[in-house]
This record gives sequence, structure tokens and C-alpha cells, in this order.
Amino acid sequence: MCAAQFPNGFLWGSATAAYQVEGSPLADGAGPSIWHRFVHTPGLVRDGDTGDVACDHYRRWKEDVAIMRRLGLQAYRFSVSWSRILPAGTGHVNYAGLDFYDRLVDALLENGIEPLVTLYHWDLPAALDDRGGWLNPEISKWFADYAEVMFRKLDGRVKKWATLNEPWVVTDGGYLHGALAPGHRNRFEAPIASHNLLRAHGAAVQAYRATGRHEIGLVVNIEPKYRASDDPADVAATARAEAYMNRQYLDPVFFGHYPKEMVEIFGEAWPDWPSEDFALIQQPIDFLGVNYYTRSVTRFDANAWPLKACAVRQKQATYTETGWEVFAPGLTETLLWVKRCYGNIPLYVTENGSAFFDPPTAAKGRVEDPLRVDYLREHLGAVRDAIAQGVDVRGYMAWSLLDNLEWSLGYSKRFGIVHVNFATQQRTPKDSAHFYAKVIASNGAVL
Ligand SMILES: CO[C@H](O)c1c[n+]2c([nH]1)[C@H](O)[C@@H](O)[C@H](O)[C@H]2CO
Repeated sequence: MCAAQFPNGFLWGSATAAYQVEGSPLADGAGPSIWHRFVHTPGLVRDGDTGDVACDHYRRWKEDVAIMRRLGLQAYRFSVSWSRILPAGTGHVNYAGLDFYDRLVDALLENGIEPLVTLYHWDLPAALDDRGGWLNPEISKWFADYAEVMFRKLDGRVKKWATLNEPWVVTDGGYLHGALAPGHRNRFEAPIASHNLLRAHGAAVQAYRATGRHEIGLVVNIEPKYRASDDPADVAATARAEAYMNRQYLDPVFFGHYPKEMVEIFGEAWPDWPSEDFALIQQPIDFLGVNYYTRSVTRFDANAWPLKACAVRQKQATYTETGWEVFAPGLTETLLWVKRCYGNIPLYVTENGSAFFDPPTAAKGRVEDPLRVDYLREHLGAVRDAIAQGVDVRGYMAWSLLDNLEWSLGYSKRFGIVHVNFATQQRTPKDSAHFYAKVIASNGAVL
């Protein structure tokens, strides 16, 4: 029997997000986003870091496309900054902003690199936040109108669209715990923001079906929950955690209802949703993007709000700089779980990667990152194992192409396979990039 392998046509790429790499947030008529506001609010981002320059990708995009070409990337997943396109979030279109993405897409295609475009990767126009943002039910129309501008401009050259990146993180970070923009801590707001994110997703998919000729999907983060013991309290806590992080978005999209645990988790803060909303949310999608980083061994914790569950640190495990256990089998399990629970919808691993401290360059022009090479090798093996067990995985996007702004953690955590010297903006492919290039060239055979 031949060794398990990746199918012909498997799409090998990498991923970034607008606010994390572009810089120049207000250039050429762009409006501010909630992240521009958040980073310029003292005390919210480590070391006072901002995305004002980031990786200067807004100006160095040609150089970055050339790096992708040299690495042999077949795809590049990036996000569009809504407030570059519609500075006020609705109304006037800023054509200079559109032109940036128009040129980027053409350059990618000229270099044989397929663009995968995420419409929303957390950087809501500040002007819409002033109108309630994700708490305002009108945002489903605002988002669909913005999406239509992008579809009209790029559809055809862009053949894979994702509406949202990780609605769970947007909600949990931005509205429940407050660590991310817009920094709210309100258990009554969180369900409303989350529900409106899903409504907006549905409205954008509906808009795409009217004019789009290719594929559109949703990107979710999935963190498999392993119970710490068979104690009923731990079993129940694990079920709550799985519902809250992993099923809260997939159940409505695929089944038209929320997991029953949501009422238990949010109590009086969980509204009765209008049934017509689920018809909007449940628009059929063409693929699902899965972002996987780690697992969580979960136990009951009476003090953990609002889940009453927490993760248990694993003694023998390796942990990344972001405190995440390295656990590659969890990626296989996650891909199998999606197939088992939601059917064999085409899947892309739209993010997978690790933050490790990169030692000073051993030799000029070289950045050794052995832990990231190991992480990449183990997790690509996990994808191959899922494919061998019948999961329709069609691509893998390494997070991230470049070291970049890790949101509230600033530039303190490096996920890139390409090192960025933020003082000089010099890019240096790390050993992990050179390893990934060999994986791509052999379609995974070198693993
Ligand atoms: C909770 O982990 C999430 O799956 C997740 C991890 N990550 C993400 N989501 C975001 O999509 C990226 O913008 C982050 O830079 C990246 C690394 O933190």
C-alpha cells in the first residue's frame, strides 16, 4: 500500500491578515478601523505597539509576492481592510483602496499564486462601531454591501472567498473578555455580536449567490476539547467548552440552531432568537476553513466565567510562546470531527502555525527555527492522516507568511515562516520556510 499522501492539486499556501501586516492604515483615503483606535488607546497593546507600519506590506507587497514565488507557494490567504474600501463602512467607495487589492491579486495570479480572500479579519471600520458595530442588526446589510463591492471588483480572479475569520475570537475577545478590539466586557453584548456576525455571514453568502461564480465559505477556529477526567463535572465542562468554542458557529450554519449548552452558559444573557435569522445564517457554503493551533484538556472550574471550565496544563508537552500545547493529533481529530458531525464538506486548513522565539541569526541571512520546523512537520503529517481517513482536505495555509502584529501581544510573538526585522523591514526566510518549500515542491512526499 503506498504511503498516505496528499492528493494531486492539494493547495499549499500561507496566510496573513490586513491589520497585522499592511501598515499605512489611513493611506490613500482609508478610514480608521477599530484596531487603529484600539492600538492607539494607551495600555491596551503590549509595549504600545501599533499597526501603523507593521510589515509595511501596503508598500512592500511586490517584494512579498516575490518571496512567495521563491518559496513556491501556490496560494496566499489574505484579508481585505473594510475601511480601505469603505472609509465610513458604508456609502462612498474609496477606489484607491480597491486598487491596492486589485494590484495585489493581479500580481499573485501573474506569479501562479491563487488568492484566497477573507472579507473580515477583525478590523471593523471605526465609523460602524460608532453606529453599534456588531451590536447593530443593520450590520448584516452593511457587510453584504461591502462584500458586493469586493465581489464585483475581484470575483473571477478570486475564486475562493471567506466571509469571516473566526467569529468566536471576534466575540469572545472583543465583546466578552475585552482583550481585543473593540474591548467590551459584557456578557449581554457577546451573544448579540456573535449572532449578528453569523447573520452578516449569511447575508454575504446570499449576496454572492446572486452574482458570484466561484466558491465562498466561512473560517472558524476549532480547538478540540479533551476531558481531564471522567468526573461528571469535567465531562459537562468539556461539553460546554466544545459547544461554546467549536459548535456555536458550525451548528447554526449547518443545522440552523445553536447548541443547547449556550443557554446554560449565558443564562439570562442568551436571547430568544427570531427563527427567520437561521434561514439567513444557514446559507449553504462551498467550503469550511479550519484554523487549528492547539487542543484543550478541559476540567470543571467553578470560578471560570462564564464557561465554568478551564484548560489543564499537560506536564510532558511542549508549549509555544503563546502558551498553546503542541498537539498535532488534535488536528487529525478536528478534521475527522468536522466530517463526522457536519458531513464531508471540502475543508481547508486556513491557519496553522506556532510562535517560538527565533534565536539570533546563526549566520547572516539565516534564521534557525527548529521548533517551528518540527511543529510544521508534525501538523502536516496530521493533515495527511486525516486525508488518509477520508476527510476532504483540499489545502493548507501556514500561519503566517511574515512575522507580524499579534494583536494585543504586539510584535512580541513571531508566527512567521519569514522573519521580519521591524527596524529595517528586511525579510529573511526562516529554516521553516525552506522546509515548507521542499514540502510544497514534493506535494508532501518529503514528510
Ligand atoms: C485562538 O487561536 C486562534 O485559532 C487563532 C490564532 N490566530 C488567529 N486565530 C488569528 O486568525 C490570527 O490573526 C492570529 O495571528 C493567529 C495567531 O494567534
